[in-house]
Amino acid sequence: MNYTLQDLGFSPYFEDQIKGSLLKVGRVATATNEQYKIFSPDGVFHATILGKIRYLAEGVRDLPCVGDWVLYEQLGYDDHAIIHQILERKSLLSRKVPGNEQKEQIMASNVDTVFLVNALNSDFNLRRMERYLFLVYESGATPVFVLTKKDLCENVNDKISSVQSIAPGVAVVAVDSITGNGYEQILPLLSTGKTVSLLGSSGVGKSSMINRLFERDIQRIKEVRHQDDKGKHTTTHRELFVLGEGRIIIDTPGMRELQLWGTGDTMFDAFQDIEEFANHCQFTDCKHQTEPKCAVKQAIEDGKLDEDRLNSYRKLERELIRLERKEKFGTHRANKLQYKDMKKR
Ligand SMILES: Nc1nc2c(ncn2[C@@H]2O[C@H](COP(=O)(O)OP(=O)(O)OP(=O)(O)O)[C@@H](O)[C@H]2O)c(=O)[nH]1
Ligand SMILES: [Zn+2]
Repeated sequence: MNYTLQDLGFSPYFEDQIKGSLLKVGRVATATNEQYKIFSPDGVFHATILGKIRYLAEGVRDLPCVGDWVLYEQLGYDDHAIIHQILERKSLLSRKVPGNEQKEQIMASNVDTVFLVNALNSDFNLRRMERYLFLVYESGATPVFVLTKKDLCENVNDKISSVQSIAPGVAVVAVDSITGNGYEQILPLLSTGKTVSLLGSSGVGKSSMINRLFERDIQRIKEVRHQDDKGKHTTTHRELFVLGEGRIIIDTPGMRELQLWGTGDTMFDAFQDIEEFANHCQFTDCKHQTEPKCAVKQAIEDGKLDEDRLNSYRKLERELIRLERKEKFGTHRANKLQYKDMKKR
């Protein structure tokens, strides 16, 4: 199967980086144990990386991941290739590996829009949504909340408002994947040349959404899904799908828990309301605990801010501080600043 670079989501941002190179350019569709599948206008290649890249890699960020644009060399005439360079990323979605280890796990790169999928049933949880939202802000991608199972909820508008209150300026869409109700609001978000990724806990309805959105192309997606012991189809690894007309989707396995990774540079985006109240505290380093004239505590008293939200903010801050102790602060921060600059462009 041959795709054009446009089918794969190529853009001037990447084009500028390959000027003068004699190597070929392609996009990483899967990445497992340092074996990569690359899509390019010349076909599908199975690749490994140049020893130098692996040798110089200081962490997972320095290795290719799903969504990356890479420069590669075809080996002989078959479908084997070797990756020489990872092009600078436009965005990078990552989290902490589950468990106690302070290690980063990359989910996908060069994602334009992340659908944060949450179900409108008893599983509805604003605190979890805050965490997902923070992760998207840190990545440099644009978040969109998709609330699924609309048909199972009696107060959809209240739920939408509550999500809007924790995510000012973020699009919130409610859908019913059984009938397709609400999808007219999602389709315009899937524009040409845009890479979309779906994030959400297992069972929230990501597969059903993909089925709805890409009915024609779904067979290919189903093939990489495996049945778990309950006979249910589940996604087992990350994969990039090219759905034609420049639509690309990166499917990720459902997550049991979301542990954060990041520098906190985007805390302002994710908790704009708290940060704005905090600007009015008497002390610039106010911890909003026992300090006098604390505007944040005042906002809680006045009912303008939810105390749970402040607790969530604190918890997140603590997690990030814990990470930073282990992290090589300099390089990580420098990378993040680079993504931040990207966002402004
Ligand atoms: N009533 C209703 N049920 C839904 C809706 N969307 C999904 N479901 C059901 O919810 C269950 C889980 O949906 P999936 O699409 O498999 O969830 P998933 O997020 O892909 O789960 P993983 O593959 O484990 O990550 C299925 O039984 C779906 O039929 C919806 O909008 N309304
Ligand atoms: Zn304060």
